[in-house]
Amino acid sequence: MATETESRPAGSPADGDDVLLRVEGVKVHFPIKRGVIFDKTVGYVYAVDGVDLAIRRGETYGLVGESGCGKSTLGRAILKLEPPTAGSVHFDGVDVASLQGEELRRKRREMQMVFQDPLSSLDPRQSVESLLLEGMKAHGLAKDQAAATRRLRELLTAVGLPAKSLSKYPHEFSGGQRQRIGIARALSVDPKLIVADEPVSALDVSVQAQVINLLEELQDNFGLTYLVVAHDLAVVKHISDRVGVMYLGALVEEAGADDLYAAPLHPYTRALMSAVPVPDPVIEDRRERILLTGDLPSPANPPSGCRFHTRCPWRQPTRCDTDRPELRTVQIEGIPATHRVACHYVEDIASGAIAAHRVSAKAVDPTLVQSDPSLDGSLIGPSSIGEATSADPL
Ligand SMILES: Nc1ncnc2c1ncn2[C@@H]1O[C@H](COP(=O)(O)OP(=O)(O)OP(=O)(O)O)[C@@H](O)[C@H]1O
Repeated sequence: MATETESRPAGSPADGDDVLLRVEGVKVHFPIKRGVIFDKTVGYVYAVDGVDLAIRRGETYGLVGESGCGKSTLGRAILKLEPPTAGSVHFDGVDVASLQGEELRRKRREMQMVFQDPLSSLDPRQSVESLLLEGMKAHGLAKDQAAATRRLRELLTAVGLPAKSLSKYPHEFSGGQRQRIGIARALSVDPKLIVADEPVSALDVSVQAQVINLLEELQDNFGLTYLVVAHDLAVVKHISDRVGVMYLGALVEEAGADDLYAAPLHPYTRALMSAVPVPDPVIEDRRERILLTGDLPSPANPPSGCRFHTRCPWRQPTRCDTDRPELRTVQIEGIPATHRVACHYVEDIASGAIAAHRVSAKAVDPTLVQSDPSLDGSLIGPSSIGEATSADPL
């Protein structure tokens, strides 16, 4: 995680960087089955549909996007809990897909997951001691009883719980404490990578910061690398060195956290950020909001071309409807070359050469998002980066 005193590179890893995780072209398509015995595949849910990303050792990568965009599925595919339909995942130089049986089990020890809801991920019939020992035993890390007991106490201290917690059961703890147990369980097998799937979204706001701070502290103490999946932009901003924004199974923007929040460039990211309320009522009144029309399309029937074109206020005829844009480095003055965006027209949108279409706040049919003067609309998106930054509420 980036701190003010220590800053890590904001861009994608370059040759020679110490990359712990490299994901290339990963797709996860779930078959939709029909028939009396569900024997016919009638289509697919394109949950993850071509994701490339790389995470350096010790880095925190935040993955953000609306519910259903495929964040969790991507996290699970990285750990091979969900076998990818296509693409590759290299962890510490090893192709995870090539691993089977014992080899896969040993590699899995190094990649652990922290879940959103600690109560449902912790067996209520097991004491904390038993929960923490389970993984250690499975990986042969609890053969020496005295050393294992010592390790359990160290783990509890590391996550800020008293040693007497060992004999207690999950229901005896608060939500924040239970998440600490979930984190201790992930740590118990000495992982290198932790995939944290919405690690604080089930917690009270007052407790969220404590758990986020704990994750940061543990990263420094144990040299961990994080992939943090979250829909909360503020959480992701706080914790991440770099951020990837997902929409309908693919990354639409990726940049260093500070760069992304200072100048969100993809129309979807701009809309997401403009939707976050600002505590200052004066700024809140004045700032521009980009309202998206239409619902999130179904990942079982994603739009052609740019997946976002059905909701995009800057949609241009034909190309956006037919050509899928690649995640590419943008050519905009003042924007670092490490900032990547999947939009054909990002430069023109940033310069104001293409203005946002006027759309009615009532327009729900995404095909209505056109430059139609008869649509007397209340919303216009910002037409330059300067304006967009005024919408940075975080
Ligand atoms: N096992 C599965 N079988 C079929 N479809 C699935 C399965 N798991 C997830 N999906 C679908 O894949 C899409 C992506 O789901 P995923 O949970 O990865 O999204 P998400 O961005 O993590 O959302 P959330 O924040 O709500 O968990 C959704 O449409 C979901 O319904």
